[in-house]
Amino acid sequence: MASRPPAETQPIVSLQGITKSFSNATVALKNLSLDIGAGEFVSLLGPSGCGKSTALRLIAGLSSPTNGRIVWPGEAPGQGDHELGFVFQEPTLMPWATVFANVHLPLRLKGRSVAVARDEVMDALEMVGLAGFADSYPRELSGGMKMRVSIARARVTRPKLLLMDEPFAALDEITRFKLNNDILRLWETLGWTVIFVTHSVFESVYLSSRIVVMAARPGRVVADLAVDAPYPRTEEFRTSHLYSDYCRQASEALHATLNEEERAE
Ligand SMILES: Nc1ncnc2c1ncn2[C@@H]1O[C@H](COP(=O)(O)OP(=O)(O)OP(=O)(O)O)[C@@H](O)[C@H]1O
Repeated sequence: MASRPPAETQPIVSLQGITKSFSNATVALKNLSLDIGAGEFVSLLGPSGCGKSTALRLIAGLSSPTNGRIVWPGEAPGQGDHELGFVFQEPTLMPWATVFANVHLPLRLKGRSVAVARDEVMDALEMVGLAGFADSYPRELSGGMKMRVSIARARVTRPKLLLMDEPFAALDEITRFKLNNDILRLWETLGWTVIFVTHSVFESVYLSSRIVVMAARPGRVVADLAVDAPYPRTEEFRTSHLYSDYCRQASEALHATLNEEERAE
């Protein structure tokens, strides 16, 4: 497997020797070091329980490492105001509020009224193709549309870094492929950095510029694979030899971790 060369640019975030243990003695992550370069689309790929969500939660500041540190090199020390967006597996929309109000929420929490924020909210909805549904309620939308609202809500604060925790896992395959293309288009247009958690080898290869393969018990990185296939990626890429080559490489790395686990049991 090709190893990814060190990032040439300063990382947007650097995880340095991170260990995370829980009070029940589970070691969710052990000595994890990972630099995420600005503009990368990085997938964290691994079996259930390898600490993918824990890593995202630590980066988001929703939990603290037991050991090690998370550094944001582009920021002045102590600034602590790294703007990031988080998209979860469930769209987590407020059912009683319109699509507009759901997307407005992060700006409202920053004290921006509807009048001030209207253009930004509509812009975010436009980007996900839902400008015509601003006055609809979540119950009136399909699963894919709800997820697009969730992406618009993450986008509305214009974060540099987008964290996505298995966002498309609950969707049917056609919708999932469509959202894969939507998220790539947004990533390419907006210059985002994305960290994307998935169980799917196929999804990780289609989307990523880099795949970090993780193993469980304890959670750790076992392979770091650069996916040197050009963007924009299209359905043609899904059926190419290059795509199947990368799928095979990622799959082998993943299965090596599973075999190791079986031997340990
Ligand atoms: N709050 C917690 N308390 C105790 N153990 C936890 C807690 N959160 C996670 N864990 C454990 O830490 C390990 C890593 O969990 P995590 O959710 O990060 O894995 P994951 O790779 O995202 O799994 P999945 O793909 O199933 O979502 C698991 O063994 C999990 O049971």
